[in-house]
Amino acid sequence: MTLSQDSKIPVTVLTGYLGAGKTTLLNRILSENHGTRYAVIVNEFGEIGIDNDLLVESDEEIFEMNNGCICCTVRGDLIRTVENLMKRQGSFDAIVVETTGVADPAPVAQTFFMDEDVRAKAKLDAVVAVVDCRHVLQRLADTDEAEDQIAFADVILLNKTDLVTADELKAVETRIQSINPYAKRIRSERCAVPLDEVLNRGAFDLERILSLDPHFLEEAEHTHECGPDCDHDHHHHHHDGHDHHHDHDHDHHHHHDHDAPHSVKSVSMTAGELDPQVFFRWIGDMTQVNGPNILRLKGIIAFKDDPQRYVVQGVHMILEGDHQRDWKDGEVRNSRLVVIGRELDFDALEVAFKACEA
Ligand SMILES: Nc1nc2c(ncn2[C@@H]2O[C@H](COP(=O)(O)OP(=O)(O)OP(=O)(O)O)[C@@H](O)[C@H]2O)c(=O)[nH]1
Repeated sequence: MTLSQDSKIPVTVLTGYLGAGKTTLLNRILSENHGTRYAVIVNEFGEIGIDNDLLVESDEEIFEMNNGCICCTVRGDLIRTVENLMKRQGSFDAIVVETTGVADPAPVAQTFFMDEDVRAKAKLDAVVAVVDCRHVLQRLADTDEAEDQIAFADVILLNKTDLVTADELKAVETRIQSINPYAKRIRSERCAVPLDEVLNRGAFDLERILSLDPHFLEEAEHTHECGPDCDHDHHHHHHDGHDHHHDHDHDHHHHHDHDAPHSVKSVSMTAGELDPQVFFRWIGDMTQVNGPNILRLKGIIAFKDDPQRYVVQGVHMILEGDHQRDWKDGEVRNSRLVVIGRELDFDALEVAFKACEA
């Protein structure tokens, strides 16, 4: 892959609703032999940090930001992370920022225009949205973020084509085209696409974004960093719900209203070593019953007497699991599970998860 002559570091912002396939794409970027060294910035939703553990081990550098909601807290963090990266110029050629699945990509993209120091050294190359073809129409019906992500994208990966029929795929394509006719659309299964169709595209189209959001370049209110003691005009994000308001919303296209009935909550659970039979029965039944309300589930499980870590993942009723790698010497053999969803009885989930202990 050839990098642009421009000395600014290209930045790819990876978006996509929960479980669409962002990590799958990142793992391709990290493991394929393309001659470009990527620094990867991942944003975690669950507070016990599973995402980083699901990335392949590689020589690339991975920076984790654990602050939940990108809308309020991440900007300052992202600026600092990028600035720190820039001090080590020469050790990588490009940056990929993975955004958390429920975030509006606008504030992340804005970082690369609003902050002088960042703007001097890095340039936004493209916003890439990964779409779960199986669930996207449902997501568009019940959330604003899914639409924002698609509207904002320069490249859209229509992923999970294996889970839909040809007619369903057509319907998805038509809907996505109606939201964003400008983006390049690529169909994929497990994000298997030639990476040079996704990376280093020089595709970010500021004119188009300004037509979507005339205030994209002027939102001074967004440049602040909201800490825990933030006294600005919106509530701080508590990890237990997306219930903050953006009162500075004026006629900003990306309207936020994370309040009920759509409020997304997450729970991060830990337990000791589990009994595989009990666990598989529970998780199978639980996802059958709660599937419609489970946006995302991820876990790293220690089964009793099993030398390998087991990774379990779900989106609604679709559940996948596999051994990942051996537990390392000295690694704590515990089980972690993050569930993100709506209207779930999180206390009952925690009790049931604990009850799977061997
Ligand atoms: N059947 C099928 N499953 C896929 C495909 N792509 C990804 N998956 C699975 O979908 C689940 C979610 O994929 P991830 O790459 O972790 O999704 P993500 O967007 O990073 O998820 P979050 O970071 O939680 O938002 C995993 O179990 C993947 O193995 C695909 O094309 N087909």
